Amino acid sequence: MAALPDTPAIAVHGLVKRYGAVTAVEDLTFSVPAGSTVALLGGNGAGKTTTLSMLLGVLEPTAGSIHIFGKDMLADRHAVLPRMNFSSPYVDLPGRLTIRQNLTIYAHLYSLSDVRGRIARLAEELDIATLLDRPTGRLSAGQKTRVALAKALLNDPDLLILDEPTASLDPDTGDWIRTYLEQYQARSGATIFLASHNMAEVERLCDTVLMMRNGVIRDQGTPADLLSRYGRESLEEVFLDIARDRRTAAEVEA
Ligand SMILES: Nc1ncnc2c1ncn2[C@@H]1O[C@H](COP(=O)(O)OP(=O)(O)OP(=O)(O)O)[C@@H](O)[C@H]1O
Repeated sequence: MAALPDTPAIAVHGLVKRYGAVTAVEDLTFSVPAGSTVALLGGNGAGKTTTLSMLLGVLEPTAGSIHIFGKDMLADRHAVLPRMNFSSPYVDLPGRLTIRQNLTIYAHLYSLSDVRGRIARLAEELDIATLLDRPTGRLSAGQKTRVALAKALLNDPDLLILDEPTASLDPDTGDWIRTYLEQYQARSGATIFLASHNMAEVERLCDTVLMMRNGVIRDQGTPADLLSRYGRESLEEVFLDIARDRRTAAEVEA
């Protein structure tokens, strides 16, 4: 049965992940409306990658539930995986294969028709057409990011999960990727859920920000809400307030 129009893209309830004695994620509850762009922010070790890995079904939660477009990810992930994709600078595609070979393998995994046409269109859009026959292991960071994004968009996902989409990119390439993502979201209506350390990126792209610390969501809201709640001019200052456990402007006045 198709999901209802107001079914959230992601609904997480009471999510916990423990690695032995380490609690990486503790009782997370949040939801991401379909068609929105939402950021998960937090310092190193806050639990972002662990959360993304559970959303993608590659890491089993210790407790809690995850629904993607209304489907139970833990019980029925094969029903939703075809509608999702992800990109991370920390997950490399096989380096000895050419970009074309890698993209072709992934296109077949998603049972796409017209694989050549799809790869050609994405290669054009992402400016990697001249690189397609190069080994994937011999690319610059910017080229690698564009290739990873092409892989992530092969199946035209309704939910795109991005781990630090512009990590280690120069400002010009980072801006190119952000513009591409903005335009992609506007034309496809896809939901984008991203983890980032780049506050300017989050202010520009995201409708809502989830601020995570020590495995817990400490605060959330639109970038404008958070700025006003903490009485700050930039999201970076809000991030530092939350990372250092400072109080909101209202709490300071009380
Ligand atoms: N496989 C693992 N075994 C044990 N502990 C782990 C494992 N993976 C992550 N952790 C721990 O879980 C916590 C959250 O880690 P996670 O990688 O999710 O954080 P993060 O927010 O993505 O950090 P960063 O911004 O540095 O990538 C950390 O304390 C980390 O040391």
